[in-house]
Amino acid sequence: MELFEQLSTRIKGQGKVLVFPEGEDARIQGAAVRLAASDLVKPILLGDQATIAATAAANHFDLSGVQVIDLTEYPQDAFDRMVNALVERRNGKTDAATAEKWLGDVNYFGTMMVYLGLADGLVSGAVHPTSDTVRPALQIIKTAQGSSRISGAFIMQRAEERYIFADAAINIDPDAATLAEIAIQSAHTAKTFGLEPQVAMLSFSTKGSAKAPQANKVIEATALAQQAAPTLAIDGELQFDAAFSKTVAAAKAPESSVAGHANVFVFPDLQSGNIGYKIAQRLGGFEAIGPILQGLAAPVADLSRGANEEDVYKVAIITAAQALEA
Ligand SMILES: CC(C)(COP(=O)(O)OP(=O)(O)OC[C@H]1O[C@@H](n2cnc3c(N)ncnc32)[C@H](O)[C@@H]1OP(=O)(O)O)[C@@H](O)C(=O)NCCC(=O)NCCS
Ligand SMILES: CC(=O)OP(=O)(O)O
Repeated sequence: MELFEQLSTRIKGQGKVLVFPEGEDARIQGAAVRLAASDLVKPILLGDQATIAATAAANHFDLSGVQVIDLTEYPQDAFDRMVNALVERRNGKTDAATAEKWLGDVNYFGTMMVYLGLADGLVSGAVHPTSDTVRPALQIIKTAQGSSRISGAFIMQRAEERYIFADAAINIDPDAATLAEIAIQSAHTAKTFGLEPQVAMLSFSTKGSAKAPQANKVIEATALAQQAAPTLAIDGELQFDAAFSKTVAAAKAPESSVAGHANVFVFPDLQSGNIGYKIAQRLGGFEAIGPILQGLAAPVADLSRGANEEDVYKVAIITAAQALEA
């Protein structure tokens, strides 16, 4: 069975509630209507009631199975409770005035809904940049037990091929320890989505072919990841061709157990990760599903602003599946 059929079967009828802060957007509405109609998710759209209704009418969407929350009409006592809960959660870092201001923003409001258990997960980022989507989750939901950082992975799919690319979304210049954590998180993500992980720690160097601090960081990260997760197949440093192609692996890294058949690609920094996934998507014809945020205590998905309705639909299915596992 294809990945999304499997995930859809898993979440169907489970009543997982997802909040979509960008409820005024037609791509979000189209996906929400489909998710509700097929009983995969109970969607909540945030936004201005009139704008949401106008967008739905213009696109002939029937929003009858979808809950809409207009922040300006949210009951004052419930809003005040949310402000207090946010101040308490921030533990001295955020005062009531700031919390009140934050909660006027749909991403903060939606994130608090997840934190308070009013929703099981959040899907945003079709309109907002990653920083605005993710920051509330970092500040409020925070990392899961056992994780010190979050990171962002993509499932890259083309026909029967499926790979994980990470970190393509969050950590701008990770140090070796962070890179090791990203590798382990990505291996777990691969398992969740049906892959037996073979993790390649990518570089411009293969097994010492280049000498540079950037390559040394990847060598150190590989050692740390192998130490922390000795049962996982993780190797580096590898160039992409050595990680991917059996022929090149035989020439460049004949001793490596991962080279030549890697399916989880860990990029050394965000420049390479974000550029790399977009090249595979736009030139290579891969569908890029994500970024899936790894290491958060509750599921939050940050879409690309280039996402279409189908991307929103699929990312929501993944987020609901993560919520089911949580
Ligand atoms: C993710 C990102 C927004 C966080 O940046 P930031 O808000 O400036 O981060 P700050 O250092 O101010 O930290 C804010 C909070 O998030 C936490 N945080 C930041 N990065 C984190 C990470 N990777 N994992 C876990 N927590 C993190 C901090 O600990 C802090 O928590 P606190 O307020 O409770 O103390 C930033 O790293 C970023 O912009 N990354 C690139 C995103 C991007 O543009 N990607 C490309 C498109 S997908
Ligand atoms: C993941 C990503 O690159 O997001 P955006 O395209 O919105 O910057």
